Amino acid sequence: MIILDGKKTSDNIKDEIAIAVAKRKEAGLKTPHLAAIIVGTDGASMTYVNSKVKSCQKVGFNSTLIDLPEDTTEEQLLHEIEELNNDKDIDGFIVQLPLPKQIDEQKVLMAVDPDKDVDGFHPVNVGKMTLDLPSFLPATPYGILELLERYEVETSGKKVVVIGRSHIVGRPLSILLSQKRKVGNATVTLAHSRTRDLASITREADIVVAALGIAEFLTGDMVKDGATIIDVGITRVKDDSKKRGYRLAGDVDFESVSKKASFITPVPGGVGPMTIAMLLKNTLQACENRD
Ligand SMILES: Nc1nc(=O)c2c([nH]1)NC[C@@H]1CN(c3ccc(C(=O)N[C@@H](CCC(=O)O)C(=O)O)cc3)C=[N+]21
Repeated sequence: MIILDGKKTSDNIKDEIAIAVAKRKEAGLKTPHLAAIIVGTDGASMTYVNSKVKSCQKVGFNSTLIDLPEDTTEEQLLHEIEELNNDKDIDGFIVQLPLPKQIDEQKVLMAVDPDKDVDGFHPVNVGKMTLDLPSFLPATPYGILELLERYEVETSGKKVVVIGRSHIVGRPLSILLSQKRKVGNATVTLAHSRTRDLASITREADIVVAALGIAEFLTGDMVKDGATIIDVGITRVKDDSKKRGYRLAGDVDFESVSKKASFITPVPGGVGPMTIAMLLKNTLQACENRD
């Protein structure tokens, strides 16, 4: 059993990005600048946004964090987005999800300039991705492709089962893995909450991606021997023995699944860090696109 080490791989990618940024600076080119808008102070969201800012520092990007109160109106948020769209120094930005209920998420995502949409959530980028055109790939699916590539996990002709049809992970990943691309050419099944007899489907899979958001959902009896397992889940589970008062649980029951898997991502240290690395990669790309 081989651990797909997302922490180590993301560090390698960040090193590569840092070198590219240093070269840009030597050549007198612009320093990439990533901004993030966060509305409210949800604990988990704060953690991710803070680690994005830290990662920017690490690779030599400039970063801006726009922290808006929980009661921000949709109109105010759209105004902030417009400012970032028009700011010549900002190469890319993200609006951290989820948003408070008074704000229409779709409306917000559509307000982001597609050329600065380093999350790849704008319909223009989703459309381009779907049509195999160059676009910003959403960071989590992109990170999973990168991890599979760097560990040389074969996807071509393989049976992949993605569990979860979210717009930011399951749906785009199922599209990407089915495409004619280096990490792709798979036969993809997209399973979801209405899927019947899921275990009989996952047991046939060479690769299972658990992205449904239920802690320790996928168990050893649901996978075949030698399967590759990608765990996208990250749930805070109350645990008083930990100093933070919680532990992080994936969507995979690591204990039972790792006994059967040939490759498996851990939580933490798997897909999460890859997501951040690929967001940086998209931001570097956005910056290069404007040279
Ligand atoms: N517009 C937008 N874009 C996103 O990409 C986005 C978002 N909204 N909303 C929330 C989700 C979640 N997400 C994570 C990023 C990194 C880790 C990560 O690095 N996790 C560490 C552990 C971090 C911890 O200690 O909590 C790990 O898995 O090792 C996790 C989750 C990005 N998201």
